[in-house]
Amino acid sequence: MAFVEHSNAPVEAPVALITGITGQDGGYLAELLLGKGYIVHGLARAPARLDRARFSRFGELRGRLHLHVCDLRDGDTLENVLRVVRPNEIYNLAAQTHVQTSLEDPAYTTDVNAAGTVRLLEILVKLGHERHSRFFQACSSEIFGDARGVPQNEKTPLHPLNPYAASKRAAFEAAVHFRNATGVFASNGILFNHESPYRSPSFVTRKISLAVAASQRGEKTPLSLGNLDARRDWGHAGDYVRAMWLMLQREKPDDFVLATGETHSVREFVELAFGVIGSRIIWEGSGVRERGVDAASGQVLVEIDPAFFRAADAGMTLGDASKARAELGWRPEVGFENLVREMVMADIERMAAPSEAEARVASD
Ligand SMILES: Nc1nc2c(ncn2[C@@H]2O[C@H](COP(=O)(O)OP(=O)(O)O[C@H]3O[C@H](CO)[C@@H](O)[C@H](O)[C@@H]3O)[C@@H](O)[C@H]2O)c(=O)[nH]1
Repeated sequence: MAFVEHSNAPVEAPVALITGITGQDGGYLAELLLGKGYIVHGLARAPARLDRARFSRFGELRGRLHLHVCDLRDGDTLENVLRVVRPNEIYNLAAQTHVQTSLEDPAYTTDVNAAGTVRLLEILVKLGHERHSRFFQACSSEIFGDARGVPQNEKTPLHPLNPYAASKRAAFEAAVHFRNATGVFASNGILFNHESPYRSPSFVTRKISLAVAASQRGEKTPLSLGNLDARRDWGHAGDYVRAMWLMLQREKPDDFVLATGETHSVREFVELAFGVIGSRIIWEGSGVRERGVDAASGQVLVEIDPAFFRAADAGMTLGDASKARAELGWRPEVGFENLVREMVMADIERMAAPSEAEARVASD
């Protein structure tokens, strides 16, 4: 692949295909690749949702960003797109990403996440692109199950606890199989939770940042949450897409854990997030009667709703990304406190300028 990062006249712009381009990671990755001079093709189920304003710093884009309507369950369309686009790099980010939804609809989750990955890899081989296209598969720390205090790395046994995790395990193993059996350059990123102001509100971090911003504007309805003591290794999505790109620039394909190496509870996230607007939380009661109360006013800011507890959930995740640090030279740049602050401040800004807010909200 001819690629010169700072050249005025790249010989030939590299071409990337991102599945799930309208999601949080798809947006960050498209931004990164466009900034590096790539031509970017994106697959989306509903391309109108792509936030083009986000790419405004690339001027007119001059034909460098292309969208295709395509579901990972639609093999014919996938094949047509791959045949025409002939990407140098494929980033498979499209997925049914919600653990709770996977418990309600395991077949759909498996079809998109597991069979969708196999479909893409099979087409790649069928088209004879295995020497031309490098393949990144977005896997998840969910494949490990509960960390139980022990950092999880590439050698950790897989122990998926829910259909989402099982589907990501299957996708992981499909990438390894195609790499070994067909010689495709296929690499798995085992991604721990990664958040940003573009996170969908159905995930706990964005749910919290939105509630804090609403509270700052006078909203009195308490934020309802499930397990406050669940712990996650939370990083910033911008850092994680950088690692995805680095993985495809290596000489050989391989699998990497991407994580911060820190774990924090939902409770800590809540406390820090309300702290951004100057509220200090005092916890009262226990179990489903526990409440988070504003220390100054006595107003109830957080309550527990058993509906948000999950039947099968990893109580804790904690990643060990030392291999990525050693071999990719990657380390996350945004720490936990700055992540929380950025998310809360972004939602405060959006609520102050709602029209812009609508344009900038992405979902995955
Ligand atoms: N969503 C949600 N989660 C809650 C809530 N209250 C507590 N939680 C807890 O907060 C934790 C994080 O939940 P999510 O933000 O929904 O993320 P996740 O299940 O950890 O999954 C995310 O990270 C994985 C690893 O990177 C991803 O693979 C997955 O797609 C998703 O992005 C879980 O333990 C969940 O039980 C709530 O009201 N809503």
